[in-house]
Amino acid sequence: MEILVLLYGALALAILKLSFSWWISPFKTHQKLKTCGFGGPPPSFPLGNIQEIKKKNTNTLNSSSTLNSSTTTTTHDIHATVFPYFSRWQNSHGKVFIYWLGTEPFLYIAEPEFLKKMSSEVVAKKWGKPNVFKNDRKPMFGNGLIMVEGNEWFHHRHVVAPSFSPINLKAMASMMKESTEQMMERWITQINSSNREIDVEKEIIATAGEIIATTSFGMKDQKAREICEKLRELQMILFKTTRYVGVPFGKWFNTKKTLEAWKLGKEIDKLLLHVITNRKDSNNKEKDQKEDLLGLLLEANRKVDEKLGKTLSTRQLVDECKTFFFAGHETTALAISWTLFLLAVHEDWQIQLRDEIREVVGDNREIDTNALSSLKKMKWVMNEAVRLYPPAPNVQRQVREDIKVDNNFTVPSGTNIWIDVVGMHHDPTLWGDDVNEFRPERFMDDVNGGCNHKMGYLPFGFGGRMCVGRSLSFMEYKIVLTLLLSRFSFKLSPTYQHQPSIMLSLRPTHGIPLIVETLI
Ligand code: HEM
Repeated sequence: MEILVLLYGALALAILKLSFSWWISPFKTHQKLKTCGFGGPPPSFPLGNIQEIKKKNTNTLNSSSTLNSSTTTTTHDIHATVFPYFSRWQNSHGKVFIYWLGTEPFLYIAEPEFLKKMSSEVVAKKWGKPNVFKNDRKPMFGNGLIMVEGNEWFHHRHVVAPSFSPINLKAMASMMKESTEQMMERWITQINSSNREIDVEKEIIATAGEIIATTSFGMKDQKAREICEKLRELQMILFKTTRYVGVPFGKWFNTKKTLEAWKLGKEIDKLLLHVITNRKDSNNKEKDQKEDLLGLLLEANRKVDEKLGKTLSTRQLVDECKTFFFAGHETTALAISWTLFLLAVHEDWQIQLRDEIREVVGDNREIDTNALSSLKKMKWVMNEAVRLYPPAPNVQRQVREDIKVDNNFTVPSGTNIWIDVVGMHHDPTLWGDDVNEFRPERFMDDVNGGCNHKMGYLPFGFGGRMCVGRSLSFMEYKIVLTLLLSRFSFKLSPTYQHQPSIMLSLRPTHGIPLIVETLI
């Protein structure tokens, strides 16, 4: 009898707890947001607005033939293609509204002035990351820098950031050059066998994976390859399968994939643990630090230990290494791949960049990293490429303390925030009528590309949580592009289909097949 009472009691408690987190708490947040005047598409329980989000996208962009012609003005207009639901909801609810992922309400923001007013009230360590994503992406990022919060975030950032200083990054230039040259050798062999069509996205993602494995863990051996392959497999499982994030018991709708993701996460942790422990042992013995990110991280961690009496544990270092891989390789690879696509369509810019490279770098086979900063036009092109095709298409936050906006209303603690970077980068009210044209010169005299609001251009996020690896990606971008443009010319292949889509990052659904020729 007593056991039955205990069982019923436990059951009642569990039901109470679940109703609180799935219903009462989100409902209260929603009510508070509604009283502030925010509208949004009506949700249904328990899916929220997921059904509309999952509706098949019928919006296809222009074909390659149109892209090759002079009428390129509308072809980069991708918002309604990659986020059709946000585009529809914007039409009926404006640029700030509420939508639901399962039982989790999100405040959607594509209005930079609202974002500025809201974020000016919050210091970086007071921002959270949506719990629903932290749980879902745990096998991928663990408690690495992207996901940690509060004082713990401050501590991680303090240890990690110095590893990305330009002086430390210089040592990595040769690793980047070596991997790129190997890729170029493969291309030359392929071109010589009369096959000039190369899917540059596939190739560059693989090379960037190798670069990040070498620059992060200093490994070019079988172990590095194994880690990269497992990490990529994990990404496929998490972002290519139909999933119900935010829906109660959603992860069990596809039990097989959930278990596979957990298993892969554990295997990657084990491999990285082995690498880190070995490195720590060899550092103790040899006193020679390697100049890769792990070496720098271990060194910084030791220094912080002396200064603050606090270090990152080996477990935390594993999560940081995983974070570097995921946050670092695909984003940079996509920035390069989308650039090659844009240069293939806008050949005049290909010529301009090649001229600039000749002027700045000359025939020097050893790239001088100091000279890279003189590649001004290349920087405009990169800025424009990540404006039109931002590899990180959104930025997310969770409010950890009530935020007063304009002394007018309050965004309550617990609110999930979804910032639509693609939406803002393609908004004519911010950029003017030429918003969807490729015009790198808009960045000539203005780091914000002439955007009429400084928070309308956010390829690397904003505030204290802005991307820690951006200097690394600028360097990699310039090295890879310099090598490629010095050796090859690029044209769009007739097989190219313009269909950007979201798979965590903004990717070309059908790759980027280009016709590649060697330059004489
Ligand atoms: C073109 C390349 C890249 C793009 C577009 C990009 C974009 C972003 C964005 C949008 C954020 C979120 C910022 C925010 O929440 O405000 C971010 C954060 C981050 N990125 Fe990058 N990233 C790139 C390259 C890299 C590289 C190469 C690394 C490291 C190897 C890296 C590591 C990180 C980390 C660790 C964070 C979390 C920072 C924090 O929360 O303190 N990223 N990145």
